[in-house]
Amino acid sequence: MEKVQETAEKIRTMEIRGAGRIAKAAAEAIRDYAAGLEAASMEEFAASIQEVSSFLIGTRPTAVSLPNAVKLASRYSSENVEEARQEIITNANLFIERADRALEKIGKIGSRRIQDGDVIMTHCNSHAALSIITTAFEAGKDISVLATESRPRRQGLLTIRHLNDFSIPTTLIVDSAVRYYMKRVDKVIVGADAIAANGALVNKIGTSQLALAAHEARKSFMVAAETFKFSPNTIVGNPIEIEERDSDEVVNPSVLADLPHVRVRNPAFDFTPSEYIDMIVTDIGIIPPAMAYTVIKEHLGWELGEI
Ligand SMILES: O=P(O)(O)OC[C@H]1O[C@H](OP(=O)(O)O)[C@H](O)[C@@H]1O
Repeated sequence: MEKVQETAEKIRTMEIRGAGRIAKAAAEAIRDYAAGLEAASMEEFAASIQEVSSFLIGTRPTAVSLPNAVKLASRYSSENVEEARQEIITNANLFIERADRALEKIGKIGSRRIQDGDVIMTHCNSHAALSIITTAFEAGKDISVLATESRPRRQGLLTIRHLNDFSIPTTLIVDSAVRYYMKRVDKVIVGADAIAANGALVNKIGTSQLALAAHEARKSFMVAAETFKFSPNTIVGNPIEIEERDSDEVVNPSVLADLPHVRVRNPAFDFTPSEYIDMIVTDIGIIPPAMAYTVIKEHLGWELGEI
């Protein structure tokens, strides 16, 4: 349980972050926990796995990749402790391999949409979006990137470092410069924390501003998302919860000490309606947002359970 707690803490504090990375870390935590779990009975085994699953899922509420990963990794059908343990180890490893392969596939598929000379705008730090950009560059396409700072956590700094490592010409801009620069952009590529059954995107706060500005300027808006970023719960009407993080991330508490009438809000994500999304690049191909329901039902193979 100690290792699970360590992983949970790293996810909570964002030492491990990015919807895909969170998912993989959770699958690894479940796998290692199951491998070392001492249980006298199947009931005990099931209760412990259930407890650890809920604990990990509770670390961050928005990225649906987290509950999807935990559910896929912790599946078992056997009523025997040893067999169930092996099933979990196998399923978790399968999930981790699938997640790695998905990033590669998204990179390959999405890079075919990138043309020589393209100026690409990206937001925050998405490994899926970066997979498309770096794959296109490595294929010899002459591209450049405009990367937003992504306040308050400034994950844009991770993005510019990554792009610099690939020698991709990159310009860092503040979030409020997005519309100002949009006329120079050919394509916007962002990642996803969750995609709802109606094709709406949930991603880092500010994403919807990029989408609006791209729509206004008639620029293409692409989302890079593994199929495990689609939200089964939204089919049965459950909304996606937007995580609100500590105000300390926005402003030093000392600034607020003598401002009793001021409060700070810090939502970590926002919604981009499907009509602003041109395509979603997934590991099973490029789809329009209207196909989100089909991905959840047919590809993710999700049971609807109790309605
Ligand atoms: O899975 P990948 O593509 O890496 O990232 C997907 C999304 O996860 C991140 O959330 P956070 O920084 O963990 O809050 C960003 O919103 C990013 O676009």
